[in-house]
Amino acid sequence: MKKVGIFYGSESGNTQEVCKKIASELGDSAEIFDIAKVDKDTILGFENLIFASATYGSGDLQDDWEKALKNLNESDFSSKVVALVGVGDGDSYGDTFVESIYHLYQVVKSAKVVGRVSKEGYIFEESMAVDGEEFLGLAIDEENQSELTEGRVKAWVEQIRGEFI
Ligand SMILES: Cc1cc2nc3c(=O)[nH]c(=O)nc-3n(C[C@H](O)[C@H](O)[C@H](O)COP(=O)(O)O)c2cc1C
Repeated sequence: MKKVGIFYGSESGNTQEVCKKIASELGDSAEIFDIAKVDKDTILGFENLIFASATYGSGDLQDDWEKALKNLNESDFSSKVVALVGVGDGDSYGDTFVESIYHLYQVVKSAKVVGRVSKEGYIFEESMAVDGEEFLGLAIDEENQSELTEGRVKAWVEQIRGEFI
């Protein structure tokens, strides 16, 4: 398997911590970057990508991702495998839960997007990040279900590992 580039946008550290866990599960094949500190060429240099963003505003991306996407919007992801992670709060923001995943998906949908997760077990009302019975990526709720994060990360990494190039 080629290297996996993990790119995160995080305001108060939760998404960063989740990505560190993902990187540690993936082992030597993973490299982790703060999206605020990388350029487009670094991102597009990877064939295997994990994009992770906290959710802010009303179902929006974390600010650094908003800025990064201005450069990435026209990019061709069709040769890439991409997995998405959204971090949010399903209690206080139950009608826009982890919608960061939805916005990332819009940018990379020409890629082979992997790592959908069943919505079962999450506490929320609605989310544009859900398609059918599944989130379009890994949803994490550190505010209300932090005790489930480690298990969710482990199961998800096992699920996506074999999908990478
Ligand atoms: C002003 C504000 C707006 C938020 N909006 C949403 C939202 O729309 N949907 C959601 O799921 N979480 C929302 N959240 C919750 C954060 O995504 C959550 O606290 C997350 O763990 C923060 O991750 P970070 O530490 O990586 O920045 C919001 C939090 C704040 C403070």
